Amino acid sequence: MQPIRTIEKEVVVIGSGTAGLAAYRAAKQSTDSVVTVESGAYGTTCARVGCMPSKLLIAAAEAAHTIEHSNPFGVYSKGGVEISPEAVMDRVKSERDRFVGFVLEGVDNIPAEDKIQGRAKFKDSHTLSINLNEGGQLDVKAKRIVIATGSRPNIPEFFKQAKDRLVVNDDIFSWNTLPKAVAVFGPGVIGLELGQSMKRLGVEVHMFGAGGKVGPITDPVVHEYAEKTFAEEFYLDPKANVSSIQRVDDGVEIQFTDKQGNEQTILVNYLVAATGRRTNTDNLAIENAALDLDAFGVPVADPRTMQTSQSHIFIAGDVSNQLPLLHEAADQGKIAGDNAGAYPDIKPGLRRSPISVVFSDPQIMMVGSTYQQLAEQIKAGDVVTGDVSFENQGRSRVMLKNKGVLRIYAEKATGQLLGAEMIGPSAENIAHLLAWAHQQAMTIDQMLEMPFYHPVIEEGVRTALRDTASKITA
Ligand SMILES: Cc1cc2nc3c(=O)[nH]c(=O)nc-3n(C[C@H](O)[C@H](O)[C@H](O)COP(=O)(O)OP(=O)(O)OC[C@H]3O[C@@H](n4cnc5c(N)ncnc54)[C@H](O)[C@@H]3O)c2cc1C
Ligand SMILES: NC(=O)c1ccc[n+]([C@@H]2O[C@H](COP(=O)([O-])OP(=O)(O)OC[C@H]3O[C@@H](n4cnc5c(N)ncnc54)[C@H](O)[C@@H]3O)[C@@H](O)[C@H]2O)c1
Repeated sequence: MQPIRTIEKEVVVIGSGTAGLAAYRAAKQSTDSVVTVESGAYGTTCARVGCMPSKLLIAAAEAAHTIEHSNPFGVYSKGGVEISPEAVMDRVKSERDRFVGFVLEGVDNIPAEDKIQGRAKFKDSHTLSINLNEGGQLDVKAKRIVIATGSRPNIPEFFKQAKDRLVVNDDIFSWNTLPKAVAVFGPGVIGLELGQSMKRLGVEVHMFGAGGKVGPITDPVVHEYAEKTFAEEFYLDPKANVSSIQRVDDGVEIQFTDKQGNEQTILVNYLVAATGRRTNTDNLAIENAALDLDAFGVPVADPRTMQTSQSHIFIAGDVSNQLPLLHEAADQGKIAGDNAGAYPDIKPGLRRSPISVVFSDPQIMMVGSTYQQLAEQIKAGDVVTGDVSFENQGRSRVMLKNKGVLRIYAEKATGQLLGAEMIGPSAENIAHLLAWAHQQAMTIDQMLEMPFYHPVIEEGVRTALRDTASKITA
């Protein structure tokens, strides 16, 4: 047996996704001795199978939906809409490849000696053993380590009955066409975005949840609105009772009790699992790093510095299980990389106000503290809520986008904006307005001093702010 080659580095970054690449670049500012380890394909989850292809599919669905719903404006498309699933998937993939190309250009610019392609595992808290993709093994002794290994779909055992017809987001974005019918399990962020866009592109969609939740929403008023709205468009049971999943000749047969209590059997081409993601910590022999882990086996880390219980090990991105979003992965990667590079000179990095958007229609957004986080204070009257319905909001009605509700949370004693949840028009833009105000620690009165044009959807935000203000002074 050949002896295992060992190299020594100041910093090793495991994973070359968004967080890992940001960590690499940041650490390089302090030391030249940085190496990245990547076991899979370069290009990042976001560009290859995440944010970008999902938004491309949604864009195609929106185009179809707009044409199909133009009649109320007196604009008719004679003969209806013709959707070419092949052309839809062609654009999704070619534009996706363009985005991936930009990431790959960045990776190409990293010197070859800084890149190892292989799967890393901890041998001890300073040593990584790498199974090289080209074959063989390499040990890397590192003074500091950044774990940035991302996450992957979590698939319940039960779904495996669908055998080769069980798919996740990665598979959908490699399709050349669209199927006739799918069952989407998980009405969370991925399920809503992919399920609704497939529906609008002509796929029959049944969506099944467990536990009752729709999207990431925690506010009961917004939640009820969302459930009702999506259920008008496709079969949605957030608390489904599915008794059997079976791979049959033509696809997958699913038996369930519907919301009226009737037994139903459907035949679909694919079962789409969108039931959350699990961190890639289980493939790292993490126990050898002697880190403090939480109940999910994820290293506990300080969100300001991304430092774990081993002072020389940092973590960033989805694998940290803090906020599995793209901009957070980039921020956390920079913080972890800065600190791994400058170690032992550890500094807290920039943390921004929480913001998240679901690109469904209507869109969903959340900013700052959630309703759930504030529930006790709301109950005690220390936090007030103000709201607006978009059903009669001027600009929303003009555009026939008049569906939705916004709820704002503010501290009664100070009037400070604490958070908001919404389903409705232009939620992606309203989320930014509110998140910027939140990060500036603005009060509701200060926000009302800001300009509002006419007629715009933001006038609805003003209505909700006024409602909140009236409860602060009450
Ligand atoms: C369908 C979908 C849609 C999404 N849409 C959005 C959106 O619209 N907006 C948004 O903000 N977020 C979105 N996200 C979330 C976003 O994509 C992630 O938060 C982000 O990509 C995480 O980046 P990361 O660097 O942590 O992980 P990744 O980009 O997954 O990088 C981790 C890397 O580590 C590698 N790796 C794993 N284990 C090892 C090992 N042992 N050794 C070496 N390498 C290893 C992997 O191969 C991978 O390349 C979406 C996600 C999905 C799935
Ligand atoms: N627009 C965006 O920013 C965006 C888009 C997609 C994904 N993401 C990120 O990816 C993460 C993962 O997304 P996700 O949708 O997989 O997770 P999620 O946690 O948002 O949703 C998972 C859903 O699956 C349900 N579920 C769990 N077990 C189930 C079962 N056995 N049967 C049926 N339903 C079940 C849950 O109740 C939940 O509703 C998100 O939390 C988000 O951070 C973000």
